[in-house]
Amino acid sequence: MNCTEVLPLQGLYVITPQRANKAGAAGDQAAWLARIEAALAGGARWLQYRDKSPDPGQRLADAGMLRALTQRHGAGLIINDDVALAQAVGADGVHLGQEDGSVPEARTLLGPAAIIGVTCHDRIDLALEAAAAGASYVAFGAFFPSRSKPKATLAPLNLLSQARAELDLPICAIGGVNAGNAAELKAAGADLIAVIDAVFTADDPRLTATQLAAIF
Ligand SMILES: Cc1ncc(COP(=O)(O)OP(=O)(O)O)c(N)n1
Ligand SMILES: Cc1nc(C(=O)O)sc1CCOP(=O)(O)O
Ligand SMILES: [Mg+2]
Repeated sequence: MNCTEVLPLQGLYVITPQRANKAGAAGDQAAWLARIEAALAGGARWLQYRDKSPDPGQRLADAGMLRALTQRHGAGLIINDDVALAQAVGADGVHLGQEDGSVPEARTLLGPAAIIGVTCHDRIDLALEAAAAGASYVAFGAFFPSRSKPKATLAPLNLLSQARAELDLPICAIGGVNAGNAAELKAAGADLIAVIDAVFTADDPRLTATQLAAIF
């Protein structure tokens, strides 16, 4: 199943947390998958597979499992950084940072219906450029200090309203997003909130995902 035709770019977008054991021991992988499944069961509409490990076999296996999991939950799957992996597992799309390759090249490989997201940090000019290149959504952040990416550039909240006024694309807010601050991001213009820590370090990822999803 490919979700891009039917699933709006809106709501809770969870990004996979790092696994406890990068070697991918079976127990760690099962626990990791269980937490991701809980987030999907709680109402996350989009999942991004983000893994910086250099092991292509592990990445292919992970992404394949997440493809099956997202299909079971009616959620979309986006692959971070890696267009070839997105193609290999039939993901719904890819997320590209400013150094991760070009939108037109990704579009050529993945096709017209693919979701291509682009990181724009705190810069509206990058978002306008991404839109002109054919991006499907733009991501701004970090709106709050992030434990997952402590060195991320901080972005002001009013960037979201500016982007809403200047762009005709779904807008994703990322960085330190939690159940206490997500409503202000939505009110400022975010369509999607991308979250790692608040969901995956929660005692109950499903409950936290439910709370975040309810804001949208
Ligand atoms: C939804 C979303 N927004 C921003 C990012 C960050 O992408 P990038 O700048 O390429 O950094 P890495 O995630 O690759 O470390 C993202 N992944 N997802
Ligand atoms: C992957 C990523 N990119 C960011 C950016 O600002 O571009 S912030 C970030 C980490 C988001 O995780 P958390 O919800 O734990 O803060
Ligand atoms: Mg990247």
